[in-house]
Amino acid sequence: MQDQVYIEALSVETLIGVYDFEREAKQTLLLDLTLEFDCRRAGETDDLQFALDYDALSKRVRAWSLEQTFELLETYAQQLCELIHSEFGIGCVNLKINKPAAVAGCAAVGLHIERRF
Ligand SMILES: Nc1nc2c(c(=O)[nH]1)N=C([C@H](O)[C@@H](O)CO)CN2
Repeated sequence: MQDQVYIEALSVETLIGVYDFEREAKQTLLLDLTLEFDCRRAGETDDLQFALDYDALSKRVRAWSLEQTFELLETYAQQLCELIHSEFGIGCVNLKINKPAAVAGCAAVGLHIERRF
């Protein structure tokens, strides 16, 4: 198995949705991210510079999300995977997006994608 770094239920704010009321205010999305990353060098050296810094990545995802405006979760998901690949060098991004406020009468809806680069 490849090593993985993960972040669960990362709360981000973004302007997302197809309906008029969704174009007026940012909504919360909850992200589960699993990122393939070889952790051996970090484990051998105890040095953060050789690790995938999940704190830095979380901050970048939050800041990026604040700037975006998409209609579909699919577009948000695709663009986010491309960002994580291009800025953090991750070859495989597994992303689950939970949109808690989207549909009445259920806990959440969303999507789950994986992109290999
Ligand atoms: N597959 C998708 N279906 C829907 C989306 C979406 O992003 N992907 N979005 C909406 C609305 O924005 C919805 O979340 C508002 O309740 C509907 N279906």
